[in-house]
Amino acid sequence: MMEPQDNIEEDDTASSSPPPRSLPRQRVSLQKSSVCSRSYFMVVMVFFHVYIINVIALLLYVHYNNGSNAITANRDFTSKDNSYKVNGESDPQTPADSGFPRNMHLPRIEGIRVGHVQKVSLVPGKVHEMKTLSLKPLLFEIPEFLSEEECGVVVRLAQLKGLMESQVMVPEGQEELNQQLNLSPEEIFNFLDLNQDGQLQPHEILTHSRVRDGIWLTSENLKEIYDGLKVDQDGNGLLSLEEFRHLKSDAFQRFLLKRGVERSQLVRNSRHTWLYQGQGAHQVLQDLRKRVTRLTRLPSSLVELSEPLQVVRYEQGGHYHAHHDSGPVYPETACTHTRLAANTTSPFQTSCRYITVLFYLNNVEEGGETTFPVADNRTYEEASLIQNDVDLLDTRKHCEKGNLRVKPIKGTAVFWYNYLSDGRGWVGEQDEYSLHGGCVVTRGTKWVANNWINVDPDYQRQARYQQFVSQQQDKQEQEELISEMNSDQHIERHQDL
Ligand SMILES: O=C(O)CCC(=O)C(=O)O
Ligand SMILES: [Fe+2]
Repeated sequence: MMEPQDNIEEDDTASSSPPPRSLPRQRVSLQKSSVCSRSYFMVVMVFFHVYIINVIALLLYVHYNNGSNAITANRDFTSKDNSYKVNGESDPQTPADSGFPRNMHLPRIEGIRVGHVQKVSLVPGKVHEMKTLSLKPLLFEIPEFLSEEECGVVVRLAQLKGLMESQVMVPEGQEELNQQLNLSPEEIFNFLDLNQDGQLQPHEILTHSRVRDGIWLTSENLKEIYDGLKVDQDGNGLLSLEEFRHLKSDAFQRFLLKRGVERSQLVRNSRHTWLYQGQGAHQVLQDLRKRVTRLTRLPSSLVELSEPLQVVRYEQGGHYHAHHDSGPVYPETACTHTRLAANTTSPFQTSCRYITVLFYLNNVEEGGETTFPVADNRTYEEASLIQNDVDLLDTRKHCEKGNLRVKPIKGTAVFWYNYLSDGRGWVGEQDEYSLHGGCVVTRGTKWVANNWINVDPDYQRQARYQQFVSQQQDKQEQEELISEMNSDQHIERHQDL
């Protein structure tokens, strides 16, 4: 450290003092060159050592990384036959394998064009036909996906388990919630004013109230409320900030509750239950999940870690107004299924249902179609969905005005992607065109089941989640093994006695 400084000092004096005599000058220059070469040598040596250490560290890193990847590679997801291939035994010393290769790509089935039929092999000895129903969303129909008997088993299992109301009546305490959030009327107004034109159009109020309260307000209801609360003083059907200020945030809700809300006025009027499909479940349920894996060509680990089967029953008069099965994803949105493995808590949550597979479990006498109101529309404009005379989201009134309706036929499955691709083989933005609903059942009952495949649009979060689950499973397996060994010992000891 000192040597270069000495050199600098020498250089400085050299420039400011008279030229020295030759001998000392020679000595000085000799000294200078030896100092210089020694420091040069030291620097080179240090650099060389650091370089060697870096190279060794890099080699070790690559070696160990390849080592743990070896297991992953053994369970490589091959896009050719789109199934996991377990080629070898994993090394018991290596950390738990989540079955989640790096850079995994999600295969997406091509629709080609509406009406295109492709043959698919889902069960031994049978070929199914898969027809493209729309490209926006990417939607397919597969007749005879389930046999008559299988449909019967699923319905009976659901009945055995018991069904609950899909939607409970009006959640209360919105006023309290607003107080907690401490929002001013101006802030709430701005939040509701989607197009920011300084006025609240009926569709802005309706959309919000439907999502928040689960009550399916119609334009007529809204007029009735405005009159009842004397809120729209100029009678133009729009709410200004001034008019809005006179309202309490739960005024609509209170008005409706006083007047009474019927089941038919809810967003959803059905009952449902959940059926586990993993190991130990009824064989039909396990088979169904395997078939879904083959159909969607997704890695089995993704399908296995998704939600259980949801079985739904609509009575006569039942419906489900148009909705998206999964919401839009913003950077701060968390997925319900990977929440446990995520490092952060987020107030925004959605179920991240990449794919919906919907099964029809019976023939409905009349009504009960699944509607896709904007399928293959040229554009998607939320505001134009709710017009005064036609509300395309309303499956009790305007199902026949939607672009596409699927008739429920026992054993048929339909499936669609709720998200687009991100162009790199993973989940991208929400596909708004996947809007759909269950038309009112005008005669008879309707039984359907949903298999949702959950994928986190954040690849790393999905990978961490799978790693986390596989570690838990390993732990559980180890514990089971230990307890088995203990009981074996117990038996042996017993036998010894
Ligand atoms: O009943 C239908 O046809 C559609 C059901 C549905 O969209 C759902 O359960 O999310
Ligand atoms: Fe749905």
